[in-house]
Amino acid sequence: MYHVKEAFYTLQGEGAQAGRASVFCRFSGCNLWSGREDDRASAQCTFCDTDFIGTDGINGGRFATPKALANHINSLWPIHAGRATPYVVFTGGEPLLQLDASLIATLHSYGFEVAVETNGTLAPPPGIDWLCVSPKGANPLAVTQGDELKLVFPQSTAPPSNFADLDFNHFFLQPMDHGVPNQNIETTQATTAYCMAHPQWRLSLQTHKIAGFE
Ligand SMILES: C[S@@+](CC[C@H](N)C(=O)[O-])C[C@H]1O[C@@H](n2cnc3c(N)ncnc32)[C@H](O)[C@@H]1O
Ligand SMILES: Nc1nc2[nH]cc(C(=O)O)c2c(=O)[nH]1
Ligand code: SF4
Ligand SMILES: [Mg+2]
Repeated sequence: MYHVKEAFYTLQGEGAQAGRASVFCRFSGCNLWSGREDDRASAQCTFCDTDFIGTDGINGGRFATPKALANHINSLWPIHAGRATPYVVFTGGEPLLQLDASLIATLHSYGFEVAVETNGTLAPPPGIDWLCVSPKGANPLAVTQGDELKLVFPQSTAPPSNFADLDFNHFFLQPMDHGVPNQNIETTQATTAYCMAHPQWRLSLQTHKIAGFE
C-alpha cells in the first residue's frame, strides 16, 4: 500500500530541472522527522518546509498497487502535452521509504521519466531517471552518486566541502527557508557568496515560492 500526502501538476521549482512541467507525488512520512512541530527541535532534520503527515492533501490517498498509483499520476499529466516527455517527481516526506522498482517500471511503461528528491539516507530502487540527493546534517549518506546534489545552506553539521568530491553531475546550494523574510535575504546572500567563492556550486532558488505558482 502506498500512502500519498498529495499529488499535483506544477513546474519543478528547484535545481537543474527547474521550470520543467512535472507531476509531483508527495509520499507521506519521513525517516528523519515525525512531521509534528512538537518533535521538530529534537529531529534528525529540523528545517523541513513541508507537511507530509497523512493522506489528506490534494489528490492524496492510499493506493493498493503500482498500477493504481501510476494511473493516478498519469491522470494528472495533461492530455495535450505536445512533444514533452511526461515527468513525475517523487518527493515527500522521504520517497525512498515507499518508492519501488515495480512502480517505476509501470510509470516507464506509460512513457514517464521518473525523478526523485531524497535525503540520501536510504538505498534507491533501480530505474530512477533523475536522482536528486539533499543531505541532512550529520545523517550518513547511503547514496553517494546521482544526477544532482542539492544541499540546503547553511547547515553547521553539513558544510558543502563534505560533499564536493561525490559522484554527481550538478552541485547546488539552496538557501534555507526560515519562513522569515529578512532572515531569508541574509541566507540567500550568504549562499550567493559561497557559490562565488567556490564555483563548483551553483545557486538553486525555490522558484515556486518566488513566482508563487504553488
Ligand atoms: C521536503 S524535501 C522531501 C524530499 C527528501 N525528504 C529530502 O529531504 O530531500 C524536498 C526538498 O526541499 C528541501 N527543503 C526542505 N526544507 C527546506 C527549507 N526550509 N529551505 C530550503 N529547502 C528545503 C529539501 O532539502 C529537499 O531538497
Ligand atoms: N514546485 C515545486 N518544486 C519542488 N521541487 C522540489 C520540491 C519538494 O518539495 O520536493 C518541490 C515543491 O514542493 N514544489
Ligand atoms: S528529510 Fe526531507 S522530508 Fe524529511 S524532514 Fe527533512 S526535508 Fe523534510
Ligand atoms: Mg517543497
